[in-house]
Amino acid sequence: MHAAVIVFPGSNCDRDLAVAFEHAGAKVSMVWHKDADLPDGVDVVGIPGGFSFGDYLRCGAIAANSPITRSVINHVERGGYALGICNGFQVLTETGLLPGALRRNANLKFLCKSVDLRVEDCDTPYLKGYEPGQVISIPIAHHDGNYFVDDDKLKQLRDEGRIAFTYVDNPNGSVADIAGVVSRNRRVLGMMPHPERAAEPAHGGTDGKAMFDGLLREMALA
Ligand SMILES: NC(=O)CC[C@H](N)C(=O)O
Repeated sequence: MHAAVIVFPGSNCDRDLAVAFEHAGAKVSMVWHKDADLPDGVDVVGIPGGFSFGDYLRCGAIAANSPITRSVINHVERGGYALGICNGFQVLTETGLLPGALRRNANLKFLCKSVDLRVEDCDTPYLKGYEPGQVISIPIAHHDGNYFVDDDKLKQLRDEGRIAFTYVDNPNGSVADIAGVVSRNRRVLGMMPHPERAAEPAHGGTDGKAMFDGLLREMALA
């Protein structure tokens, strides 16, 4: 399995994400945002957390127009996998690959702490390492994590079973406590919490590891 991790100016979780993929068994290529093409044979694209382009305009809005983003969209349209974490989730909503938008946290503060997430009953390769209803502890670190979708889109996400994670105790005002959603074909996941920061004992928690292990296993079987 081959993972590509995209690096934007201001990415700061790119290497953490690469290590999480590597520990799950993937070969990883780091790809600078100005490259036009993904390396040949990429199975999954990781869009990491951080503050791409200083979060100017809106978080993820400038990154969504980087040269590499066209290739990421093509990869997804061909049925490829993509995982966007935090700033990566913001980029995915800005490209339109995932619905909704991430707004300023309800309390207007930057939040940096571990939170409990409920794994929803969502059929996606990203969640095969968990049980539906399982509660896991994963760190958040964002100022724009307040997920918004309108009522029609929320109903659609619910009807299609596309809510992957919810907050047990909503920290940021997200609609319906949503912490992560998947695309219609279930192969694109965007989430604000950082599973790559809870993937080995030295991190102080390992609840994120099952996501990478489960994903790589499922991709190998697909
Ligand atoms: N950790 C991150 O990716 C931060 C995301 C984003 N720039 C925010 O603060 O909302």
